[in-house]
Amino acid sequence: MESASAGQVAGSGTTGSGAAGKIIETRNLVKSFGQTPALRGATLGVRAGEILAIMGPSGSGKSTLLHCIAGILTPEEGEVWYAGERLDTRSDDRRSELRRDRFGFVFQSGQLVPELTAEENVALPLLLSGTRRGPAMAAAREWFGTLGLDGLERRRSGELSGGQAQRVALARGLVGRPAVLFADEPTGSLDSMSGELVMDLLTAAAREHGTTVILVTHDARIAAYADREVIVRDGRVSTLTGAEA
Ligand SMILES: Nc1ncnc2c1ncn2[C@@H]1O[C@H](COP(=O)(O)OP(=O)(O)OP(=O)(O)O)[C@@H](O)[C@H]1O
Repeated sequence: MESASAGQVAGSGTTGSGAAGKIIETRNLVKSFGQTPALRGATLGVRAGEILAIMGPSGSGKSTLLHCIAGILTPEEGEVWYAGERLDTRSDDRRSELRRDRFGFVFQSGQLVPELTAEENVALPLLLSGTRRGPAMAAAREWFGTLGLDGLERRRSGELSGGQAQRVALARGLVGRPAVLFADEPTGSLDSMSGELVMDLLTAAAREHGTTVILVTHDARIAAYADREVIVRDGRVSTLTGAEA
């Protein structure tokens, strides 16, 4: 990997999910918040279709890394590549477009829009990317059976259990058939049984659709669902054996 440019490596995965190459590559990312360093040279490659768990102590830079990869934050130094395209130097508009069209997001609970029904919450990414209401709602409803949510389509988030709400959030993350699903502590507020159910559903859906998943978690039982784990410590990424990730 060291001898090839990030563009060449990332470019080998341009066809997206299922390709043998890396769909995502970060090189030496540096990012600070004021005086607080969050990333200090974070290098990571993710293969298309891989389910990757990012672990590490609190405050080590996991969420910052996830946000840099997803184009939500831009690093001060280093490079982010997605499917052969250098992302960190692209315009805000281009990064928003990728987030809307190619990426899905599932974050810790509490992120459903309370005024909307469960099915409207799931349809939201499609509505925002211009799909008409009818087809968007139909696509949203398909996920309810898959995720064991039948009958809850019209409920608002306040009328759902934590586990149900998190499955609705998962459906929302997957409804646009994203190439990459970013999940930051997706089971953070759930008891272990609900957390394992969400992970069973997440990994099954991702494998069925060839979705690449980047999952931040503190929980080793949740990380065990991934194909591979990396550790973030002091703003750098390593594997369990200490090698570069
Ligand atoms: N918006 C922000 N403003 C100021 N400091 C921030 C901000 N976001 C992160 N930091 C700091 O950057 C460092 C890395 O934070 P980050 O959230 O990436 O860590 P983390 O590993 O995801 O932590 P946790 O596991 O607790 O969620 C921490 O010192 C944190 O306090």
